[in-house]
Amino acid sequence: MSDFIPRADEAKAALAHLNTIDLDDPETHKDAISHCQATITALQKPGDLALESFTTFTIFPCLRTASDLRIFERPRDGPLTLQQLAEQTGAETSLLARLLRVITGIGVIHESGPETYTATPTSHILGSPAFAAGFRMFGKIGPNLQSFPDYLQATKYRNPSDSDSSSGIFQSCFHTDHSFFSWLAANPSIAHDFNTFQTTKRNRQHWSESYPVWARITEGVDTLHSDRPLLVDVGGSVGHGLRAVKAKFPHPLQTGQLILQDQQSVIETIQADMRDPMIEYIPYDFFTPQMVKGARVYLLKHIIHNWPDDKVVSILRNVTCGMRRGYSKLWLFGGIMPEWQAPRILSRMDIVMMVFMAAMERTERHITELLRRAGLVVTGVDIVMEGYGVIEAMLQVEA
Ligand SMILES: C[S@@+](CC[C@H](N)C(=O)[O-])C[C@H]1O[C@@H](n2cnc3c(N)ncnc32)[C@H](O)[C@@H]1O
Repeated sequence: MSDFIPRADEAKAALAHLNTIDLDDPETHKDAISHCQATITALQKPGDLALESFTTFTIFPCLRTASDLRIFERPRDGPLTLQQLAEQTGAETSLLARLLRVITGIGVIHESGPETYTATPTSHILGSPAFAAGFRMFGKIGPNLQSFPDYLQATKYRNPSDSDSSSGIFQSCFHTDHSFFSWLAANPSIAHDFNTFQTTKRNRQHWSESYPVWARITEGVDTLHSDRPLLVDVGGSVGHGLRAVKAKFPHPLQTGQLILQDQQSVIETIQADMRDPMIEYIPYDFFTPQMVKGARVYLLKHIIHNWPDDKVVSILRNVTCGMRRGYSKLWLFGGIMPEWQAPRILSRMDIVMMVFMAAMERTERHITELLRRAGLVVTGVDIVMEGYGVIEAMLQVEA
């Protein structure tokens, strides 16, 4: 006889609470999910949950194989049978069935009948070229990434904070003397996939859809100087993000008002047909003082989570070299780790940052402290999607 005793009271309480939540309200969406998850956890047999957690390592390789076979794209025009998928991919039916059991089990593709598969909104996203690049990239580097427990054991479980030395976490896991970004530059096909993966938009929405870009630029200033840069996207990759932000400006700008900066090796990959004539593309190392002076906004999107604290302070201090006191703003877009109940995506990305760059996702309190060390003060915080937002800062007023 099973010794399983469901935590029925907990499940009932979570369900009762769920009934009080307006499922159409985006504000309470997170609450609804957490109560659904609490219900499942309370009802699931503890041993089953233990084994299920343990076997999560099988999920990514199945997804990656499905991506290689372009399975996410195929049921776009209607359900496909196992036989049809086998004919389209050239894979053996018995193998496909095994992979698809794992994939339908996490809800990415819907099993609409025996051996029949229907697309879902998530499979459409995973079938995009940007995610295909992400699967290729993480497929190549995943095994190294997974070797971090050995490093943590060897370093007596210290929080990694060294992104450069030959004994750092990345260097140990990847058997290299390079730091992550120089390793990437030395591996152009992985770098290409990395840059392509950066163009993914969470839920197909660019962050600037939920952030009042123009209002935040214009508020608190009488005149915007048209002879000064308006926005500098520091570490802006191939410029996909800046082009999306540009669409938020109500009137055409002058050449030189929008600037994209990234490493020389990244700027060089931007082909002529990918360049926007209104954007200036400048190779720049953010460990050197900012050379574009007096812009209204310096945007650092998904940058600081790539670096340990001291490096972040150095990047921020370099931005301040360009900032004009009382006029320039710094926008840090990225994860803002809540003090409790962290979203799963953010806590998992935090581990990726730890291995790649001895870096981390940080709380607002932690980021505020790093800004303070660089002579900046927080002037606004906007959460634009669960776990992610913009922290705005300006130069501290001189005493
Ligand atoms: C995680 S990506 C973020 C890209 C982009 N901001 C976005 O959100 O899609 C980090 C970026 O920092 C750039 N980067 C790394 N080291 C840099 C450096 N020393 N100077 C300038 N850019 C750098 C990388 O090339 C990459 O484009």
